[in-house]
Amino acid sequence: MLEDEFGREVTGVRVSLTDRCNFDCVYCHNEGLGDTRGPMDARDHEMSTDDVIRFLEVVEEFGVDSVKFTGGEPMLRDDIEEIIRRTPDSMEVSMTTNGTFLPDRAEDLVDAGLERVNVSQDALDEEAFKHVTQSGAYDRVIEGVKAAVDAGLDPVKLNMVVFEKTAGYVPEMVDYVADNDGLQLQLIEFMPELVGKPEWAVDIGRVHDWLAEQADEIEHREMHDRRRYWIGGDSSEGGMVEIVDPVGNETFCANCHRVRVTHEGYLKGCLNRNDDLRSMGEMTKDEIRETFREVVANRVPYYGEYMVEDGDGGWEVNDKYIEAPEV
Ligand SMILES: Nc1nc2c(ncn2[C@@H]2O[C@H](COP(=O)(O)OP(=O)(O)OP(=O)(O)O)[C@@H](O)[C@H]2O)c(=O)[nH]1
Ligand SMILES: C[S@@+](CC[C@H](N)C(=O)[O-])C[C@H]1O[C@@H](n2cnc3c(N)ncnc32)[C@H](O)[C@@H]1O
Ligand code: SF4
Ligand code: SF4
Repeated sequence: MLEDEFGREVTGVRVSLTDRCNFDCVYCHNEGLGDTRGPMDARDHEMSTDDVIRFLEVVEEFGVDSVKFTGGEPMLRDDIEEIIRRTPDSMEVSMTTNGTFLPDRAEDLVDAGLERVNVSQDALDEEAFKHVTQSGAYDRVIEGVKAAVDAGLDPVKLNMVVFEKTAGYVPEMVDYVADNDGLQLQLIEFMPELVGKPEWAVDIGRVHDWLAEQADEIEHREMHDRRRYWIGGDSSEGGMVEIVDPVGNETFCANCHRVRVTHEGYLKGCLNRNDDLRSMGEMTKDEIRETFREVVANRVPYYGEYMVEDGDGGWEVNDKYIEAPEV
């Protein structure tokens, strides 16, 4: 297993399969890669099915045992079922999706080997959902979540970004997962670093406090040292709510064990960094091995080394990571 300079073993990879998306969420960081808008058709610069599989076979050699497929919207790839089917058996496979394509394809995904899924759902209110995602597909997403549960994906986690426009919907989302078997909730702190709008942020500490008051059980997940709250019963029967709170959180980064891959086949050591993108070239196994070693060796202990607060609540790139202009 590869370990970075700060003692973090790399155990997982997150593969962005496309930067295309059928939604246009107002907050979208697109896994650190900018805008998702644009044509919906498959595009040449995306990694091919074979490239993705070759990459996974190489990182398996290094002991990586889990892969998350994400995007953009990963289900816009027609080959997602094939990719999952050909993923090395030793890896736990999950996917993060906006859910709109699950009604027709959840069973195929399970047949292909998908074990669990995260579906983004920011509210139980159609109007609020429409406003945040800039899409009218609320019914499809609700249907998609049901299809995922019915197909046997376990757990189905709902991803809710907590910010000014959604914070009021947190209590009913918590009740919803507590009342529905098979569902869990991830409350994701709004990350303004790459998208701006620091004024949208809400104090995630207050959400922790509110959950702690009513939780029957609280546990710490090793990954990112995230806290999990069990509501309406203990861990054997209650609903699980996890808080994902990376903003300005050194402990979160100190427990970060994964490396990212962009849809174009670049390795990326941190969601919030774009100065360290490394091409895997023609994606031969040797090139992949070498680039993977380099990107792990180049990781920062905490993204705040790279992005610093600008004094107005926003974030900017630390001067030392901005290359001096050539003279
Ligand atoms: N800064 C940062 N944010 C992360 C990281 N992992 C997850 N997040 C945030 O949480 C969002 C949802 O993550 P998901 O891809 O659904 O899954 P996850 O929570 O990482 O993983 P699982 O719970 O294992 O499924 C991401 O898009 C980010 O906004 C991370 O390593 N760093
Ligand atoms: C970029 S999307 C890609 C996968 C898929 N399209 C989806 O929405 O689930 C992955 C996750 O990132 C979250 N996300 C996007 N922008 C964010 C931001 N600025 N802060 C926090 N989470 C964000 C989304 O809510 C979603 O759960
Ligand atoms: S559905 Fe996912 S990728 Fe698409 S805009 Fe929303 S958060 Fe971004
Ligand atoms: S180092 Fe920190 S900000 Fe970067 S990907 Fe890991 S947890 Fe996220």
